Amino acid sequence: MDVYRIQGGRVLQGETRIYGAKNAALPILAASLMVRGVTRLHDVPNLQDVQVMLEILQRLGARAEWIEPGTVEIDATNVSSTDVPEDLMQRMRSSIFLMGPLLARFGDVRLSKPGGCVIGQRPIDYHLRGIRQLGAKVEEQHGFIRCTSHRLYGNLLSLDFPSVGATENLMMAAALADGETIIENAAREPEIVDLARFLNACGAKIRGAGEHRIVISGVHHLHDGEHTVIPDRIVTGTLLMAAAITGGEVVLRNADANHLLAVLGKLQESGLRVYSEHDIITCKRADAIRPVDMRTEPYPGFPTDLQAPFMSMLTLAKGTSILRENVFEARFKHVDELLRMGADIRVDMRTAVIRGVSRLSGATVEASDLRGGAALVVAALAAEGETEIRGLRHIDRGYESLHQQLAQLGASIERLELNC
Ligand SMILES: CC(=O)N[C@H]1[C@@H](OP(=O)(O)OP(=O)(O)OC[C@H]2O[C@@H](n3ccc(=O)[nH]c3=O)[C@H](O)[C@@H]2O)O[C@H](CO)[C@@H](O)[C@@H]1O
Ligand SMILES: C=C(OP(=O)(O)O)C(=O)O
Repeated sequence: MDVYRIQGGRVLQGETRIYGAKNAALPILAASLMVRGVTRLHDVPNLQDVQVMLEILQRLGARAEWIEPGTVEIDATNVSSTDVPEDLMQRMRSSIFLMGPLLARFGDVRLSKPGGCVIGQRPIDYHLRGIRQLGAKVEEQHGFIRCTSHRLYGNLLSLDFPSVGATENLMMAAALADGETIIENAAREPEIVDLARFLNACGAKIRGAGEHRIVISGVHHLHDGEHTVIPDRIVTGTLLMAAAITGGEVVLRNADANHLLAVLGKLQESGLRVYSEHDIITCKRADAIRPVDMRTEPYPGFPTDLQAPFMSMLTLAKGTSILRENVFEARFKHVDELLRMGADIRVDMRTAVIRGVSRLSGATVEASDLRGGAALVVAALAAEGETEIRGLRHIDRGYESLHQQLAQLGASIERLELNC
């Protein structure tokens, strides 16, 4: 079992580059299955979920490999299976992205319910309803889902909630359907825009990605394409919060401030000075952390994926903050661990009240989901003494060598293999 050992109290300082976004790379990797030919993707983060997605593509018969650090090439010409391996399906939520592409290209896909972070019920009803509305037959039995169709047909789809995953899955399926599809109440996240850009670069006809209404004119096939994945806004936010809690000053290169406006606004409200120019974000904390109220919302609101690290930062604010989690109903699992480190937090349903304390103290804690794990790292950087963080498999899903990136900024953090 691997653990992080962190000696808190080091001020983060220096410069680091932000790598490509996991949540953009994963649907794009799945979409590469729709291309009869070769896809080349740059700035692909080398993290666990990406490894699992590459393994899925390989097991389906595609050639999918790193050709240099950060660059992946996929040749999906000879895909021979539409049966997504169950063991890999369970390993991450993003395995659901295989549904739209395989169905659209081959008229057939068999998969099981996806795994991923346990942060709420996370049903896939919008995905299935939308796929049915595009003309597919969907059968659910013994935990497996089989979708089949001779052809998919464009339709008017309306989401009850702007689901990121459903918007992406349906956009991919509709890209090869006959006729026009309109997705109303679509999610507007930058990762959706990135996916649409990739698909359009391969010959798809998608307009309006990033807006509430996406219009997709189906095409017969997609051709070879090359694409660079957008920078990871959640990693960017995590590092800004890590810098803020330690009173540091960091420079983040290849970062997109436009994707983080709600987050940067809240960080400024908390007393962090943030500057951005071109693709560089610089931050500096000179004064005490001020309390801030915040609620998570679909983009362009404050992202739920940064709620946990933001909470860690606010545990040391001078006053009381109130956070409301509006996207997932069970995304406060990090709270118990922060309490072990001396935080003062009360949770009532979807609301957390954080009374700032004067210090956190190092403890042995366990990550139980990806961003909750990152939140423990953020807290540990400012805690007195040593913190040991277990459950690194969750953090590994979404951060590329987080310990190395933080060490580069001056943190005292090491990754150890414990024999137990
Ligand atoms: C790989 C990826 O991109 N993951 C992101 C994606 O997850 P994901 O795509 O799973 O999140 P969604 O936007 O779909 O989920 C939002 C809400 O809609 C609900 N819902 C969703 C689909 C559905 O069919 N039925 C339903 O009820 C969910 O339970 C949740 O309460 O967006 C989330 C919200 O920004 C982020 O936290 C995740 O990091
Ligand atoms: C919840 C997340 O990922 P996933 O949807 O893959 O579980 C996340 O990236 O914070």
